[in-house]
Amino acid sequence: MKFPGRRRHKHYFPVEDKDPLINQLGSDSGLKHSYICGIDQIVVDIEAKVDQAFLDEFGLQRGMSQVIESDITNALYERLKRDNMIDYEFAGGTIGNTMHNYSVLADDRSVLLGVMSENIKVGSYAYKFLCNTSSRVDLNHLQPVDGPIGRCFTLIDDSGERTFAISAGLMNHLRPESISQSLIENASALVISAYLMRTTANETMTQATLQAVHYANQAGVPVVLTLGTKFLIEQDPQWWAEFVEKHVDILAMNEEEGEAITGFNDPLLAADKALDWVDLVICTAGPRGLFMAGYVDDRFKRETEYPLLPGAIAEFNRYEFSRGMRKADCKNPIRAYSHTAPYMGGPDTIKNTNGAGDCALAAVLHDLSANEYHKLNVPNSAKHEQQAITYSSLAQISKYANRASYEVLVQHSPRLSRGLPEREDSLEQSYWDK
Ligand SMILES: Nc1ncnc2c1ncn2[C@@H]1O[C@H](COP(=O)(O)OP(=O)(O)OP(=O)(O)O)[C@@H](O)[C@H]1O
Ligand SMILES: O=c1[nH]cnc2c1ncn2[C@@H]1O[C@H](CO)[C@@H](O)[C@H]1O
Repeated sequence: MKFPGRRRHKHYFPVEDKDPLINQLGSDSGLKHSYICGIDQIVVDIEAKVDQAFLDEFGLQRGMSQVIESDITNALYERLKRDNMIDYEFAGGTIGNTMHNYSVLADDRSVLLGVMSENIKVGSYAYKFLCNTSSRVDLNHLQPVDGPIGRCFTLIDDSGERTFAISAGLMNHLRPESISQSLIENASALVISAYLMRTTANETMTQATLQAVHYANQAGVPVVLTLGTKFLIEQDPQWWAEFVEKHVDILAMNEEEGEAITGFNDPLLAADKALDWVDLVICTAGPRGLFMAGYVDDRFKRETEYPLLPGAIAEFNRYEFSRGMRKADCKNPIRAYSHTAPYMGGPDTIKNTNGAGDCALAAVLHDLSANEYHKLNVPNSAKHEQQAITYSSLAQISKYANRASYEVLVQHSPRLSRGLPEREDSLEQSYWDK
């Protein structure tokens, strides 16, 4: 496990200290390991640049993720091939991307649950998925199926807006009995997306997901839900709000999804509303950066050293130096919020925004699992007198998440090809110092 974010202060994890006890944590031998577990519809992204006329030709709604039938799939694929329009074919899936990026950032194990074709030909989509996934992502628990995985046509227009057309294949055929109870119970977190609830009558993915959520809820393993797309939530916001309140501990969304589920278009107010239901909220806001909201017990709250920010909640970032806690673990829970602008104001040229949010979530998961890892290996550390769910403060985590998203914006794929540098150059360091 690499420790998260850029650490400049001693009170963070002193990985470079010569202390022999602490050094045990540097060498991996004899340490207990934690992992996170995610479920996804296993898909390969097929990316192409298109215009509105192209979307109209295939009856696709701009900006949506929609499932398409086989006749549309075939016509779409033929057309993309004929006109030589395919830019990239790369492993995708919102949770697949998140697990991959988590494993790259943390240099540690994650487990991906879903389906995989049992017979794989070199060069097939299943083959591509496996080749483009970090070796730190444990794929041994995938359920074999007799047929293809899914394909996600990722159609990008001039404004950078993405339209997803999903050809499902057998991606939704994960069965509840394929979910190992002990695997879920021993995970540091179970990560799911709203897409997993979009299934038809003979598809079992939704039941499998609910089974996993049930195991996690029973065992007190945090359930992390990412909302995927606003269109899915808008169909029944009430159902989603109830599901989140009953079963979810950590909610990740962008501002549009935040509005769909809470009714608030201000990301801070949306995050605040979601805090009625969950313990920790991450709300990404594109060029406006990222908001986080969480709970801290009054006696553990820490005041920010940054300027207090105006907003719909006055001076909302006052306690952003606090580590997040479960509300139920707080005697006197208070709400802490943080906002961080994009790393370096965002790159000069954005190559791709696809998956920037997934990568922010991967960084947050890294921080959560680092806390579990530290707790497992140094249980009597003063750090754990506070029963926190995060390793770092909300302010530090959101910087780290923005830093990780930046890396996706400057490359072509939603999946990181390498971890973050151990040391940033001097210009970048000012971001961490602020
Ligand atoms: N145009 C931009 N300029 C600067 N930073 C950006 C821009 N777009 C995204 N980012 C960075 O990426 C992070 C996540 O972006 P965004 O809110 O677009 O995620 P998202 O819509 O959930 O993405 P996805 O669903 O593709 O994963 C932001 O918090 C910000 O740090
Ligand atoms: O229905 C879906 N299920 C799973 N993943 C999806 C779906 N639609 C889009 N994406 C995934 O979202 C990622 C960017 O956030 C893309 O890589 C795409 O594969």
